[in-house]
Amino acid sequence: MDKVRLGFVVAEFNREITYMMEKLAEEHAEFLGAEITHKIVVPGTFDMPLAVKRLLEKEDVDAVVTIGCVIEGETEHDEIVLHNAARKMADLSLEYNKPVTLGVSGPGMTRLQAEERVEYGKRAVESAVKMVKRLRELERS
Ligand SMILES: Nc1c(NC[C@H](O)[C@H](O)[C@H](O)CO)[nH]c(=O)[nH]c1=O
Ligand SMILES: CC(=O)[C@@H](O)COP(=O)(O)O
Repeated sequence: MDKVRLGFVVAEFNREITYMMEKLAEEHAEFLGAEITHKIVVPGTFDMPLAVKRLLEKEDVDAVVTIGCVIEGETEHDEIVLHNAARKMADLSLEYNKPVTLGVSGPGMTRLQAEERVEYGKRAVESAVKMVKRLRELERS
């Protein structure tokens, strides 16, 4: 069976945390036998949708994994950042008929809570691989 080919979109905002998330996600992709064919680092989670779209357009991308960390500040800006990005990325998944999985932690999250959730990226890889394989099975049925 063909390898699952993943595109990664990684936010560099809170890089000390997203770096750990990214490495755990990469390790899990290797463990599952998936291939990361493309990776793009974006400034922050709100900037992800356009990068997700460009990866979805590529022939050698079966699914896109997003990795980021949205930590609360003094305002509700974190809600704006994540809610809008997440909604748009879910829309893009339907538009391109390919899985886009959410490995972005938050909102309403403290830095300590973010550090406790560095496996969100790994979880997004797990979901992406399962979705690609199960959709392939559905196509064959
Ligand atoms: N506060 C966080 C952000 N904010 C930045 C935005 O994502 C974006 O880069 C900016 O609005 C320019 O378009 N991003 C995160 O990923 N995490 C945060 O905690
Ligand atoms: C989620 C963020 O962009 C965060 O840095 C916003 O902080 P603040 O709510 O204090 O402006």
